[in-house]
Amino acid sequence: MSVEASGPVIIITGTPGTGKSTHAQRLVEESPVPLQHINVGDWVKEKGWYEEFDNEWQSYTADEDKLIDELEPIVAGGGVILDWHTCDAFPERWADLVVVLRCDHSQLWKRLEKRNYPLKKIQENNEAEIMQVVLEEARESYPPEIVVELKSESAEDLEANIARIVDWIVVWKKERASGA
Ligand SMILES: Nc1ncnc2c1ncn2[C@@H]1O[C@H](COP(=O)(O)OP(=O)(O)O)[C@@H](O)[C@H]1O
Repeated sequence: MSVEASGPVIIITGTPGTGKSTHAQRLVEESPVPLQHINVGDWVKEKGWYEEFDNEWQSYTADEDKLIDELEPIVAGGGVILDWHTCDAFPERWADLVVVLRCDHSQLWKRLEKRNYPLKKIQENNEAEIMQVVLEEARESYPPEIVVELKSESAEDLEANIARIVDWIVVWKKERASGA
């Protein structure tokens, strides 16, 4: 992002149910710089940035061109967390940090069951987590030094992850202040 940005752009990604929104909400509360949490899936639905509703998968197919155009000016200002189950649609230049959350598949299955997802959608997501689809996608889309894989299976994991990301933001802020 530009040197004028007030805060970093952090992408939090991972299979649905791995804990993206939970992490993003905590970061908004604990970050030393103001961060706006953008739940991209919710925005797609609420703002109509989709091509269709896929009945089979019970999900909206995002209009990615529209999504990128609409998010561009917001992201340009910095200080945002982009929370989405995919990350390869975003331009590489947007991201300062890409966090990929991971979760054991049997635990993930239970989390998705609680959401009353159709069985097929639970199976598909579970398989994607086992095959580390989102992690591979992140590694293919961004430089390795900004992609971090974090386990999100317990409250301890959550605390450790938040502390680690906050530490990273502190360093980001110092580097910006010194013009590094
Ligand atoms: N590290 C964690 N340990 C235990 N439960 C978690 C953890 N992260 C998320 N959860 C739980 O898993 C469910 C899905 O989390 P959520 O943040 O909505 O996932 P996502 O945004 O990736 O779909 C929620 O019930 C949340 O409380």
